[in-house]
Amino acid sequence: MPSAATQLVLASASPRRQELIALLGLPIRILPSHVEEDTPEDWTPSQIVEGLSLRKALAVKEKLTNPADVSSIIVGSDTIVVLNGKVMGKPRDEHEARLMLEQLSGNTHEVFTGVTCVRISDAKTVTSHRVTKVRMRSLSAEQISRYVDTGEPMDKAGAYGIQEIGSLLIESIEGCYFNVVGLPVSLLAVQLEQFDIKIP
Ligand SMILES: Cc1cn([C@H]2C[C@H](O)[C@@H](COP(=O)(O)OP(=O)(O)OP(=O)(O)O)O2)c(=O)[nH]c1=O
Repeated sequence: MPSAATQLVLASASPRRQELIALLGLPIRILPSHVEEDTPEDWTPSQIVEGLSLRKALAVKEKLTNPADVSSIIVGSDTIVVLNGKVMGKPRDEHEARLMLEQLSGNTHEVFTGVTCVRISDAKTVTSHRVTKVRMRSLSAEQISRYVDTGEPMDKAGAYGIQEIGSLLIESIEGCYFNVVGLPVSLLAVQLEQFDIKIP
Protein backbone atom coordinates (compact mmCIF):
# COMPACT_ATOMS: atom_id res chain seq x y z
CA MET A 1 0.00 0.00 0.00
CA PRO A 2 1.57 3.34 -0.98
CA SER A 3 2.29 5.44 2.08
CA ALA A 4 1.12 8.67 0.42
CA ALA A 5 -2.49 7.40 0.50
CA THR A 6 -2.29 6.31 4.11
CA GLN A 7 -3.70 8.49 6.86
CA LEU A 8 -2.68 8.02 10.49
CA VAL A 9 -5.39 8.30 13.13
CA LEU A 10 -4.24 8.81 16.71
CA ALA A 11 -6.72 7.18 19.08
CA SER A 12 -5.90 9.48 21.98
CA ALA A 13 -7.05 12.48 23.99
CA SER A 14 -3.54 12.94 25.41
CA PRO A 15 -2.00 16.29 24.39
CA ARG A 16 1.48 14.74 24.87
CA ARG A 17 0.77 11.97 22.38
CA GLN A 18 -0.68 14.50 19.93
CA GLU A 19 2.53 16.56 20.10
CA LEU A 20 4.83 13.54 19.83
CA ILE A 21 3.10 11.90 16.87
CA ALA A 22 3.53 15.16 14.94
CA LEU A 23 7.29 14.38 14.92
CA LEU A 24 6.59 11.76 12.24
CA GLY A 25 5.79 14.56 9.78
CA LEU A 26 2.74 12.73 8.41
CA PRO A 27 -0.85 13.92 8.21
CA ILE A 28 -2.52 12.97 11.50
CA ARG A 29 -6.15 12.89 12.53
CA ILE A 30 -7.02 12.81 16.24
CA LEU A 31 -9.93 10.70 17.45
CA PRO A 32 -9.98 9.88 21.20
CA SER A 33 -11.17 6.39 22.12
CA HIS A 34 -12.65 6.97 25.62
CA VAL A 35 -12.47 3.25 26.50
CA GLU A 36 -12.71 1.78 30.00
CA GLU A 37 -9.19 1.09 31.27
CA ASP A 38 -10.00 -1.84 33.56
CA THR A 39 -8.03 -5.07 33.00
CA PRO A 40 -8.02 -8.58 34.51
CA GLU A 41 -6.17 -8.83 37.86
CA ASP A 42 -3.70 -11.41 36.57
CA TRP A 43 -2.47 -9.42 33.56
CA THR A 44 1.23 -8.52 33.60
CA PRO A 45 2.31 -4.89 32.97
CA SER A 46 3.16 -5.68 29.34
CA GLN A 47 -0.22 -7.39 28.82
CA ILE A 48 -1.95 -4.34 30.32
CA VAL A 49 -0.29 -1.73 28.09
CA GLU A 50 -0.45 -3.85 24.94
CA GLY A 51 -4.05 -4.89 25.67
CA LEU A 52 -5.22 -1.35 26.39
CA SER A 53 -3.42 0.14 23.38
CA LEU A 54 -5.18 -2.47 21.22
CA ARG A 55 -8.53 -1.75 22.90
CA LYS A 56 -8.11 1.98 22.18
CA ALA A 57 -7.19 1.40 18.52
CA LEU A 58 -10.08 -1.04 17.96
CA ALA A 59 -12.61 1.32 19.62
CA VAL A 60 -11.67 4.02 17.12
CA LYS A 61 -11.75 1.51 14.23
CA GLU A 62 -15.43 0.90 15.09
CA LYS A 63 -16.12 4.61 14.58
CA LEU A 64 -14.42 4.83 11.18
CA THR A 65 -17.01 3.26 8.90
CA ASN A 66 -16.70 5.76 6.02
CA PRO A 67 -15.18 4.09 2.89
CA ALA A 68 -12.81 7.10 2.65
CA ASP A 69 -11.16 5.89 5.87
CA VAL A 70 -10.28 2.44 4.55
CA SER A 71 -6.58 3.16 4.03
CA SER A 72 -6.17 4.64 7.53
CA ILE A 73 -3.90 3.18 10.19
CA ILE A 74 -5.08 3.72 13.76
CA VAL A 75 -2.51 4.22 16.52
CA GLY A 76 -3.44 3.43 20.14
CA SER A 77 -1.16 3.79 23.15
CA ASP A 78 -1.24 3.18 26.90
CA THR A 79 1.19 4.07 29.69
CA ILE A 80 1.50 2.77 33.25
CA VAL A 81 4.02 3.11 36.05
CA VAL A 82 5.18 -0.05 37.86
CA LEU A 83 6.90 -0.01 41.24
CA ASN A 84 8.00 -3.40 42.61
CA GLY A 85 5.19 -5.10 40.68
CA LYS A 86 2.55 -2.58 41.76
CA VAL A 87 0.77 -0.94 38.81
CA MET A 88 -0.07 2.77 38.95
CA GLY A 89 -2.36 4.41 36.42
CA LYS A 90 -3.66 7.97 36.63
CA PRO A 91 -4.55 9.02 40.20
CA ARG A 92 -8.28 9.24 40.95
CA ASP A 93 -7.81 12.23 43.26
CA GLU A 94 -5.15 14.32 44.98
CA HIS A 95 -4.98 11.93 47.92
CA GLU A 96 -4.09 9.04 45.60
CA ALA A 97 -1.58 11.26 43.76
CA ARG A 98 0.14 11.98 47.10
CA LEU A 99 0.23 8.26 47.96
CA MET A 100 1.75 7.38 44.58
CA LEU A 101 4.45 10.03 44.90
CA GLU A 102 5.26 8.93 48.46
CA GLN A 103 5.89 5.41 47.15
CA LEU A 104 7.89 6.53 44.10
CA SER A 105 10.02 8.96 46.14
CA GLY A 106 13.64 7.78 46.47
CA ASN A 107 12.98 4.64 44.39
CA THR A 108 13.46 3.36 40.87
CA HIS A 109 10.30 2.38 38.96
CA GLU A 110 9.50 1.25 35.45
CA VAL A 111 7.33 3.00 32.89
CA PHE A 112 5.62 0.68 30.39
CA THR A 113 4.06 2.06 27.22
CA GLY A 114 2.21 -0.15 24.76
CA VAL A 115 1.60 0.88 21.16
CA THR A 116 -0.76 -0.74 18.66
CA CYS A 117 -1.24 0.04 14.96
CA VAL A 118 -4.33 -1.32 13.21
CA ARG A 119 -4.92 -0.89 9.47
CA ILE A 120 -8.60 -0.63 8.62
CA SER A 121 -8.43 -2.18 5.13
CA ASP A 122 -7.26 -5.64 6.24
CA ALA A 123 -7.25 -5.38 10.08
CA LYS A 124 -3.48 -5.96 10.05
CA THR A 125 -2.41 -5.32 13.65
CA VAL A 126 1.03 -4.72 15.18
CA THR A 127 1.41 -4.43 18.95
CA SER A 128 4.49 -4.03 21.14
CA HIS A 129 5.70 -2.19 24.22
CA ARG A 130 8.75 -0.55 25.68
CA VAL A 131 10.03 -0.20 29.24
CA THR A 132 12.02 2.72 30.72
CA LYS A 133 13.56 2.77 34.20
CA VAL A 134 13.08 6.03 36.10
CA ARG A 135 14.66 7.03 39.41
CA MET A 136 12.84 9.68 41.44
CA ARG A 137 14.72 11.67 44.07
CA SER A 138 13.68 11.57 47.71
CA LEU A 139 10.89 14.04 48.34
CA SER A 140 9.58 15.42 51.62
CA ALA A 141 5.85 15.41 52.35
CA GLU A 142 5.89 19.16 51.83
CA GLN A 143 7.54 18.87 48.42
CA ILE A 144 4.99 16.25 47.38
CA SER A 145 2.11 18.48 48.53
CA ARG A 146 3.50 21.47 46.67
CA TYR A 147 3.81 19.40 43.48
CA VAL A 148 0.30 17.96 43.82
CA ASP A 149 -1.01 21.52 44.33
CA THR A 150 0.24 22.41 40.81
CA GLY A 151 -2.47 20.08 39.45
CA GLU A 152 0.05 18.52 37.08
CA PRO A 153 -0.12 14.94 38.45
CA MET A 154 -3.84 14.42 37.90
CA ASP A 155 -3.91 13.21 34.28
CA LYS A 156 -0.64 11.30 34.36
CA ALA A 157 0.26 7.70 35.20
CA GLY A 158 2.22 7.56 38.47
CA ALA A 159 1.10 11.15 39.24
CA TYR A 160 4.03 12.95 37.59
CA GLY A 161 4.97 14.41 34.23
CA ILE A 162 8.66 14.07 33.36
CA GLN A 163 8.19 16.65 30.59
CA GLU A 164 6.85 19.37 32.87
CA ILE A 165 7.49 20.47 36.47
CA GLY A 166 7.88 16.76 37.26
CA SER A 167 11.27 16.95 35.53
CA LEU A 168 12.53 18.48 38.78
CA LEU A 169 11.65 15.27 40.64
CA ILE A 170 13.54 12.89 38.36
CA GLU A 171 17.12 11.94 39.14
CA SER A 172 17.85 9.69 36.16
CA ILE A 173 16.31 7.55 33.47
CA GLU A 174 17.51 4.47 31.63
CA GLY A 175 15.89 3.93 28.24
CA CYS A 176 13.56 5.84 25.96
CA TYR A 177 12.46 9.27 27.25
CA PHE A 178 9.49 9.49 24.88
CA ASN A 179 8.24 6.17 26.29
CA VAL A 180 7.83 7.91 29.67
CA VAL A 181 5.96 10.84 28.13
CA GLY A 182 3.48 8.39 26.58
CA LEU A 183 4.49 7.64 22.99
CA PRO A 184 7.81 5.95 22.09
CA VAL A 185 8.08 7.48 18.63
CA SER A 186 10.96 5.31 17.45
CA LEU A 187 8.99 2.16 18.35
CA LEU A 188 6.03 3.57 16.43
CA ALA A 189 8.31 4.23 13.42
CA VAL A 190 9.44 0.57 13.51
CA GLN A 191 5.81 -0.58 13.64
CA LEU A 192 4.88 1.66 10.70
CA GLU A 193 7.67 0.14 8.61
CA GLN A 194 5.65 -3.08 8.77
CA PHE A 195 2.94 -1.18 6.89
CA ASP A 196 5.50 0.06 4.30
CA ILE A 197 5.57 3.55 5.80
CA LYS A 198 9.18 4.71 5.97
CA ILE A 199 10.15 7.40 8.50
CA PRO A 200 12.35 9.28 7.96
C1 LIG B 1 4.88 8.87 33.60
C2 LIG B 1 4.24 9.92 32.73
C3 LIG B 1 2.98 9.74 32.18
N1 LIG B 1 2.41 10.71 31.41
C4 LIG B 1 1.05 10.54 30.83
C5 LIG B 1 1.01 9.90 29.43
C6 LIG B 1 -0.43 9.50 29.30
O1 LIG B 1 -1.16 10.60 28.74
C7 LIG B 1 -0.88 9.28 30.76
C8 LIG B 1 -1.23 7.85 31.06
O2 LIG B 1 -2.56 7.62 30.76
P1 LIG B 1 -3.08 6.77 29.52
O3 LIG B 1 -4.29 6.03 29.99
O4 LIG B 1 -1.97 5.97 28.93
O5 LIG B 1 -3.49 7.85 28.42
P2 LIG B 1 -4.55 9.04 28.49
O6 LIG B 1 -5.78 8.63 29.24
O7 LIG B 1 -3.84 10.28 28.95
O8 LIG B 1 -4.87 9.27 26.96
P3 LIG B 1 -5.57 8.27 25.87
O9 LIG B 1 -6.00 7.02 26.59
O10 LIG B 1 -6.73 9.05 25.31
O11 LIG B 1 -4.48 8.03 24.85
O12 LIG B 1 0.22 9.69 31.60
C9 LIG B 1 3.09 11.89 31.15
O13 LIG B 1 2.57 12.76 30.44
N2 LIG B 1 4.35 12.06 31.65
C10 LIG B 1 4.96 11.14 32.44
O14 LIG B 1 6.11 11.38 32.89
